[in-house]
Formats: sequence, C-alpha cells, structure tokens
Amino acid sequence: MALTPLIPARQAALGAVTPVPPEPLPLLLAHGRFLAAAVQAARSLPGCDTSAMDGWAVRAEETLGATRDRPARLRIVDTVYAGTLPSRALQPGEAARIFTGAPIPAGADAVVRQEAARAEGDGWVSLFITVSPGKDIRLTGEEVLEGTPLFAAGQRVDAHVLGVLASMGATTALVRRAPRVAVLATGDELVPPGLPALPHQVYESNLHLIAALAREAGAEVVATERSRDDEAELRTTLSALSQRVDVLITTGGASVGDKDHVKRVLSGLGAQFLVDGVAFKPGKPVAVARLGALAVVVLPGNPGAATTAFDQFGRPLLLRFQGVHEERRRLRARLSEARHKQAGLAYLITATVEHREDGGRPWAQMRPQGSGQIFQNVDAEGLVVLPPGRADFSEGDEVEMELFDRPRYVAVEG
Ligand SMILES: Nc1nc2c(c(=O)[nH]1)N[C@H]1C(S)=C(S)[C@@H](COP(=O)(O)OP(=O)(O)OC[C@H]3O[C@@H](n4cnc5c(N)ncnc54)[C@H](O)[C@@H]3O)O[C@H]1N2
Ligand code: MOO
Repeated sequence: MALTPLIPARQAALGAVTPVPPEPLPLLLAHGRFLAAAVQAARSLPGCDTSAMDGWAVRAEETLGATRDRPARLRIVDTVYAGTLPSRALQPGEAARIFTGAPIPAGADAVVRQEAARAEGDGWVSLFITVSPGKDIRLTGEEVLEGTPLFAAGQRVDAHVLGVLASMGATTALVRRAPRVAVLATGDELVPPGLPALPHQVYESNLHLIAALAREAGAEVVATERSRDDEAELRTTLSALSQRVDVLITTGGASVGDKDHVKRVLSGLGAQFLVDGVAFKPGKPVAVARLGALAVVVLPGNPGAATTAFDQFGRPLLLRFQGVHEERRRLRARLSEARHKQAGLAYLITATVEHREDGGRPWAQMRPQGSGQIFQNVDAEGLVVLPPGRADFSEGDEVEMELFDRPRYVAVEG
C-alpha cells in the first residue's frame, strides 16, 4: 500500500473531526480548555481612577515647591478606603487620606505617598514633596477599556486567562468540551502491570502512555481496555467502546503481521479510512478513520512509534475537536552526529538542544531512532525532522526541529 507523506496525511486525518459544541463552564472547570468564542472586556480596568499607593489624595499644584523643610500643609477632609466612595470633592487647600485601590476624589489629581507626608494630629497633613498631576493614580481603563477585544476564540484558558475573566466579573467561560476518548491496547503478549510477566511477555504500557498523552491534549479518557489479537474479541470490544466516545485510539496490531487485525476489523465495522500508512518513522503504520460520528486513530504497538504517531496525528486531531491547532516553535539546529536513514520516509527523531559557545546555531543531540524503544521521549525537547528526500546526513548539517517547550524540573536539596 502506498504511504502518504506526513503533511498531506495529517491534513486528511483532520477531516475526521469537526469541533465539538461550545459549553459554558464555571471558570475553574474551564481551566485548560479552549475558548469557543472571542471575549471582550465587560468593564474597564480599573473601573475608575484609583490610588496606586497608600497616602494622600491632593491637588498637585498645591504641592509645588514643597520640601521637608518647607512642607505644603493641607486640611484633611476625608478618608477613602478601597471599595468605598469619597464622601466629597476636594476643595482648594484640602487633602484626603487614601489607600491603595481606593477611588480618587473629584478635585484631586495626584497622590502623595505617606512616606513623604506626616499627619500632624490637628486635622492637617504636611507634604514634603512636589508631585505632578497623575502621580500614583491609576486611570480608568488604563489597563483595559470596556469593549476592548480581550481574547480570540481558541485561546487556551490558563491561569492568567482565568484571572482576567474573573476580573471582568465572569463566572463562566464558553469553551469547547473535552473530547471523550477510549484507548484500546491489543496484543496477546501483553500482561497488565501488577501481574507476573515471563521474559517473552511484555508489560502493557501503551494504555498509560497514550491515555496520559491524550489528557495532555485536553481529552477526557473514559476507558482504557485491552484485547487479545482475536478478531471476534476485537470486534466486540471496538464496537462497545465506539458507543461511548468521540475518539477511539487503538495501539498494536496495525501492521502487516498475521495477527495484525485491527484495521480489518474496523473496516468490517464500517470504518472509512482517511489515512492508512504514512511515509514517516517512527509510526509508519498509523491510520485514521471515521466510523459514523466517531474518529478512530490506529497507532502502532511499538511504544516509540505509538508516541510519535500520537504526537503527529492523535494530538492534532484531539486539538481540532477543541477548535484549535497547535503552533509549535520551530528551531534551526545542527546535527550533533551523522545519520543514515531510509530515503522516501521522513524521520522524526527525539532530541535535546545544546547551546555551545561557537557562535552558531544550537546543536540537536539526537537520540537513537527506536520505534520499539520507550525511553527516547523522556525529557526530549523536540523532534528533529529529517526530510524524506535524503538518506545521509552529516554532523553539522542544518535541520529543522519542532520544539515541545515543556518546562523542566530539578529536585531541590534537602
Ligand atoms: N514485514 C513488515 N513488518 C513490519 C512492518 C512492515 O512494514 N512490514 N512495519 C513495522 C513497523 S514500521 C511497525 S511500527 C510495527 C508496528 O506493528 P504493530 O502495530 O502491528 O505492533 P505489534 O506488532 O502489535 O507490536 C509491536 C511491538 O510493540 C509491542 N507492544 C504492542 N503493544 C504494546 C503495549 N500496549 N504496551 C507495550 N508494548 C506493546 C509489542 O510487544 C511488539 O514488541 O510493525 C513493524 N513490522
Ligand atoms: O513506524 Mo515503525 O515505527 O517505522 O517501526
């Protein structure tokens, strides 16, 4: 069967999904989801002119020439706390005690910080500095004006977006719901962790791996199941799972071996394949199909291949369900070693990025190309893209990297 090049294959796969409908969710539940519609500022921030400091609201002109030796003296006529309103407008010769966040009284146009003033205890305050109009006043709408566009549809609701939405008085956000996902691992050799496994048997690890990756892509994983390499059992399990989810992800049995039944069984159930086999490694046997309203992603069993195939097909598909596509940062880097690969296939090789003091581009430290290996993705910083057209790459050759931009954590002492 002819393999489809990576980019057109992904385009075709995305045809398996239309974004899920929007739903209003309470703000904290919307955390991590994507906005389904643009949001405008429902109010100005700040809502009125407020003091940026604890001190004295004054008319700036009345502080002209004030020093510690020759203070300006004003009569205290009000105290304004954050959340209260001034009781009156300031007249010439007057000051109001004011605190951070409190509204500026009409007539005042500056704030003198309390460190530069002294209340005399006789109803007067001495001011020791000259301030200009606007000093330590946050103007209405200085940060955001009511009606300003705040966020476009597709914005991920992170902590900062949540904070802004709450600051607008919102209690809910209109977001795309999480796609419901089931993961099915197939293979007679698989033993669930917790049971004894003989050396020729393999601990089932793809369910944890792929379920966690699906969650990282915003999915709600509602089922993780195993099936033997048995057509009847596969058919029953696949059709039961297909009732419950938006996206069904399988691992294993995707290739051409005698026991690789997954694609055949799916076809028998009526699946229409949009992609079946992609000209890249690791993950070549990956397939994407529509089964009624359901999207099915068939991943190879090899954990390294399953990971990269999920990253290139499963993740974009789950994100599209949520109405977005991901723009990964790309980096030109130099290969830290020579590589030979199969011409005709793109290779996506996990790597870390090394910055050397040689004034040139960063270096990509590639890991082994191991479809069957599971460690190569741990703490990888991105994927080196070795394009299909070439078989041989030399040390120092410039290549493109797709970066994951994941934070790194280091244990503290003690
Ligand atoms: N003659 C050919 N053989 C193969 C081809 C080919 O084109 N011609 N393609 C190869 C490629 S590329 C890949 S990738 C693999 C993928 O095969 P399957 O999807 O059928 O995977 P399995 O055979 O089921 O398993 C492969 C490997 O991975 C282990 N595995 C499977 N599931 C799990 C799991 N849930 N947890 C941990 N490990 C798992 C399994 O034990 C095998 O070792 O096919 C090549 N063959
Ligand atoms: O896709 Mo496979 O990952 O080439 O071994």
